[in-house]
Amino acid sequence: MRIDRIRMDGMKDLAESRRRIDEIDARIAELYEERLAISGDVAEYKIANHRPVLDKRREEEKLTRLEAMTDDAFLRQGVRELFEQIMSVSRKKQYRLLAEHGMSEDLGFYEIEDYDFPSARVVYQGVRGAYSQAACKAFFREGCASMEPVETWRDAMEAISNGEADYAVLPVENSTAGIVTENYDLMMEYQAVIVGEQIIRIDHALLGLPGAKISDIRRVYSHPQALAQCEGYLRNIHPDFEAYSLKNTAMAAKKVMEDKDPSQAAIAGSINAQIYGLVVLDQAIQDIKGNETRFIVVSPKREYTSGAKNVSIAFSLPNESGSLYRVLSHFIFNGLSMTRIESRPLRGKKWEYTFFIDFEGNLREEAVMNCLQGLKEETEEMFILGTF
Ligand SMILES: O=C(O)C(=O)C[C@]1(C(=O)O)C=C[C@@H](O)C=C1
Repeated sequence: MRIDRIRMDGMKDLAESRRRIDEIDARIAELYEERLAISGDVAEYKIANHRPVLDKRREEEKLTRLEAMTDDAFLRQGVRELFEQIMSVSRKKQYRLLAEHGMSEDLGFYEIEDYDFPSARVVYQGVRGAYSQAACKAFFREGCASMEPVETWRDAMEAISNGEADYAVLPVENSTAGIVTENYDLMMEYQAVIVGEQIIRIDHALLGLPGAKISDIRRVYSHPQALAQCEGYLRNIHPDFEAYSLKNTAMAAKKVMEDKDPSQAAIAGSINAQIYGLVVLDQAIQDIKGNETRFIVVSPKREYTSGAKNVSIAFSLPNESGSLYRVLSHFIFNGLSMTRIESRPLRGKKWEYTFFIDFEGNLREEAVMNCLQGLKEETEEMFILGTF
């Protein structure tokens, strides 16, 4: 009986507390609306006087002043967080007003009807038969003017930046091994623009000379990465094979063809069988099935088409608590869906990073413009890597 009464009292208290909270919230909402309207006036002033939206000093002064209004450590932290949020939304409103006045920063990209792929000169790293060539063929399936191999990824970037080629195709991520860090770094160095991407299934095959049987094989050649991806197959099914590393998988196929020794085999994509006159002795021998690599197609031109559905950006942030959290709020606030986030150490700056983010959208969309405007002002440096 007593316990019941206590609970009843408690319930009464809860209802009363909630009524009071509702009252306070209504006042906060009203004041918030009033505050946001004044923020609009500030934006008008800033637009007229070409002042940036973000004023870090003003925000920090305000937060310090508000914190000083209480001695309670918990309250101080709460007040800081609350007003950080209030000012963050205030900035987002100002970015919108800027865009409405056509004052958003020029992103330096121009829209074109379509890419002229049929007359494109394309380069990829490796030799004929490399997975990069398979990616080129899949992406430019309607055809292109030329498709030439170059020795290194840097050579591919050089070729597009000095005008020898129009597009370079580079691997950026493997579903088993993760990102190809070097190509992220090259993207930043050359400021190349992504115009498309192509995912290629990486199935390794065991290739031998025509007439050779698996039981003849003693030596296998391949790229170390491919040998590693087939490590279980080699260890468990063919423990008697001796494995040798070469510079790439297509080169391994070429060697087997040239040496004409039926005890040699290559581990490479099955496309190499046709290219080098070999036969497929065994298919999909990698340990992890469904192994895929994502390639990007890059150009030196800052173009995009109206059909683009993804935006790829990179930015750096100061090594400060909450800096990434604040930047990500622009995606959430503008209802944009992020599909990828990666980070790379910033060269020469210990513990500072460049972040790479892909999200769904097109540069013409208002939500995308508002988000990018915020990022441009609130990151140290922001680059649009492409929209495709
Ligand atoms: O005082 C300004 O300059 C404003 O734009 C207002 C405001 C705020 O909402 O308090 C918003 C953005 C600035 O970074 C600083 C403060």
